[in-house]
Amino acid sequence: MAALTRLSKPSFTSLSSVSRISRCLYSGIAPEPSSHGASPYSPRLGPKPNLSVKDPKDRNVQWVFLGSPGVGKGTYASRLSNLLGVPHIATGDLVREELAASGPLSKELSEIVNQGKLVSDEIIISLLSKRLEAGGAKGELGFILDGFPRTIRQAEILEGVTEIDLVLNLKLREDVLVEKCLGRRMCSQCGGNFNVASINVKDSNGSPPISMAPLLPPPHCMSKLVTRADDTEEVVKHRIHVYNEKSRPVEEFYRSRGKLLEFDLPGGIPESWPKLLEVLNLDEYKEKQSAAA
Ligand SMILES: Nc1ncnc2c1ncn2[C@@H]1O[C@H](COP(=O)(O)OP(=O)(O)O)[C@@H](O)[C@H]1O
Repeated sequence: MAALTRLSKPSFTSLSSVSRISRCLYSGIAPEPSSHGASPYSPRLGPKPNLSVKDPKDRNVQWVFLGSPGVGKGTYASRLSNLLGVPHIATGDLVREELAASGPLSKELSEIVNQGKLVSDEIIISLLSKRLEAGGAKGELGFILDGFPRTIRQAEILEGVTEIDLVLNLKLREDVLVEKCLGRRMCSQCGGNFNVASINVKDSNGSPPISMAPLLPPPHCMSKLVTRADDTEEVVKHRIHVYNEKSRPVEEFYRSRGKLLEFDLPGGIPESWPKLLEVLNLDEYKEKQSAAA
């Protein structure tokens, strides 16, 4: 548990405090890049939020997942959220929920998302704030954020209001990312996520060969599978380009703060999940949990 203990250190701030990011954003004041190790709060953000510091025993993880579209952030963030008992909050899901609700933002959002562009920081922060506030009201502690922050500005705002313990950067070769996105399917009834792509690529340009078996749905989901509107080849390639341009710098933001843990996926879930638990020092945690069950 060494890594987990190391990562679970001080200054926990409550989930609801994160929702103050909207106030910071709407105040129109860009947070100063904070000096590493110093208090992440910048006086330029206005009055310091009244952050409630939790007793370490009440503390739960505050992790961020980074990685290109199709890398598997959702899959592994969701598994870890079940294992650790923290909410998995994917901003892409919040955007899709907003789209499905056909509210006032839907038309604007669908145009942006279907072109593979990023939603504005204002909209994404507002959706995330609402989600965090609702979770805070239910007593949620900790989080695994997936798909946020995606820009340096989002990272600075998050850093201005709460402490992130660990940023997990999932990595996979680009040709595989495209294939994986094109193979993604969701069951329109149960919401389960699957992948029909069977990946088997040789080594090329220094990248090792990689195989990933499809993650097929059970027979009763087969006829209800849908594909995301933004998972077409053209849009996926554009999303990867946008990731490289806007989100890649976020990796360096956290690397320079000593929070980035790089993880090269060695294959599909059966190969990658145990290795991921091992690098997170969670293999023991998983064994204890299954023994108690
Ligand atoms: N943090 C964010 N900032 C801006 N736009 C976002 C953010 N998170 C999600 N989105 C929007 O939602 C879309 C889907 O996000 P997501 O499900 O995370 O997809 P991906 O497979 O590209 O990682 C993105 O292409 C973008 O338009």
